[in-house]
Amino acid sequence: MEHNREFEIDGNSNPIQISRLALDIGGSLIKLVYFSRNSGDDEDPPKDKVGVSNGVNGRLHFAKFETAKINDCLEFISANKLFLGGGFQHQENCTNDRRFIKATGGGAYKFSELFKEKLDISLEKEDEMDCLVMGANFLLKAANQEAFTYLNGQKEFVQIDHNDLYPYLLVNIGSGVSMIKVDGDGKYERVSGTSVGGGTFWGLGKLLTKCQSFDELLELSHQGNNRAIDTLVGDIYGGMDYSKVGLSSTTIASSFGKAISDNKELEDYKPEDISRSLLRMISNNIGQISYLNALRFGLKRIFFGGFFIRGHSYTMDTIAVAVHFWSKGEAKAMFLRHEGFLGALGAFMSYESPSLDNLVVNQMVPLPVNASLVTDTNSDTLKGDLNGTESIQCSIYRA
Ligand SMILES: Nc1ncnc2c1ncn2[C@@H]1O[C@H](COP(=O)(O)OP(=O)(O)O)[C@@H](O)[C@H]1O
Ligand SMILES: CC(C)(COP(=O)(O)O)[C@@H](O)C(=O)NCCC(=O)O
Repeated sequence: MEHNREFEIDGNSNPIQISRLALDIGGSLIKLVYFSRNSGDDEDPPKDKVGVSNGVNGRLHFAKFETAKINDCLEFISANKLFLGGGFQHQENCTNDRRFIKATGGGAYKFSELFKEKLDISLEKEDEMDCLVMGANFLLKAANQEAFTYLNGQKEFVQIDHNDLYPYLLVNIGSGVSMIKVDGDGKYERVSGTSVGGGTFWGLGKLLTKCQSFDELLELSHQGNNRAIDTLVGDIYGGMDYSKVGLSSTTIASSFGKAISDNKELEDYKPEDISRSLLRMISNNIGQISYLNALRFGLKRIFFGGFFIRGHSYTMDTIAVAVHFWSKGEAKAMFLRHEGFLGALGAFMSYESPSLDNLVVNQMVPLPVNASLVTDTNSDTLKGDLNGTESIQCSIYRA
């Protein structure tokens, strides 16, 4: 991570015009979404024959920082003047001498003073669940190729019928996990949650493997074999299935079960096996709880978001298999391409003027942003996944 340098965006040293920035400051990561108008666009949005504005073309940018490195995020915002609100709407974020940006997540409360002190910005707080739902609904309706299933290593995009989107279960796997039954725009109920989430994988994984980064831990899991540490049904049943209740010999009977029976110390286990068992245990558990909640409310579609997923094949496969297995194929696990940015997008949409009901995503073209952010070294993430340093072409139309 480079400090003390002017960040350049889109490889252009001229400052780009940012008209809107929103933040989601979570327990682990800070997510930023901001809009930049295309260079060469007029100051005022083009108008059609009857003088109605046709909108402004530009890009929605996505970036993320570790919450523990919030100072890097502040520097990024400051260096790129992301809060100025020039371009599309003059000074839209600067009212009555008060600069504000929309922010959601617990950090919007926790770091409110820090933003005021360091950047003289007030954080206008938006509710986290409102934002998650707003972001998810927007993406499912507006973005092409947003939701996909993942089974047997195959990713398949799902066509969303706008008239048949609700109800669905939104499972956001961040530091912790929230499960939200969504019935419409702004109509939802947080029906469950679990503290065994992304923070658990990263936290326990760090303690048990000494990995220094989340990506390293995820990378390790590729090479691991969970059988070295998990007790399988076959380990208990002398290599046989327990077929009477439908358990095959290869089903995990007890995650990390071998760690007690082997009389071994932590050092005797390979970090890659630990990482794999941990990832599987947590993903499986979330998949199962999600299914049970879907069952509670008769929901067939479950959308998974949050940065725990990271477009990682083993994670998605485990969750999808768990949902498929427990629901006997009745319920479907779907993943979102903008997985970790739902809350930040929701906060972005909550600016009142101009209405972002008219934000139109034109293309899903990832474009690298030359800013030094959280590094994404995980080679297993899906190609074309929006992992935090990309942007998409879109237009904002005035309401
Ligand atoms: N670079 C990273 N650093 C830390 N955690 C990461 C990283 N990438 C993915 N993660 C995972 O994502 C989780 C955070 O997901 P996120 O949706 O941003 O939630 P939160 O809002 O709680 O920060 C972490 O707990 C971890 O499991
Ligand atoms: C408290 C939270 C909403 C915060 O969101 P996060 O920063 O984890 O994305 C989330 O961590 C959560 O839902 N935890 C699970 C709490 C529970 O239902 O037991």
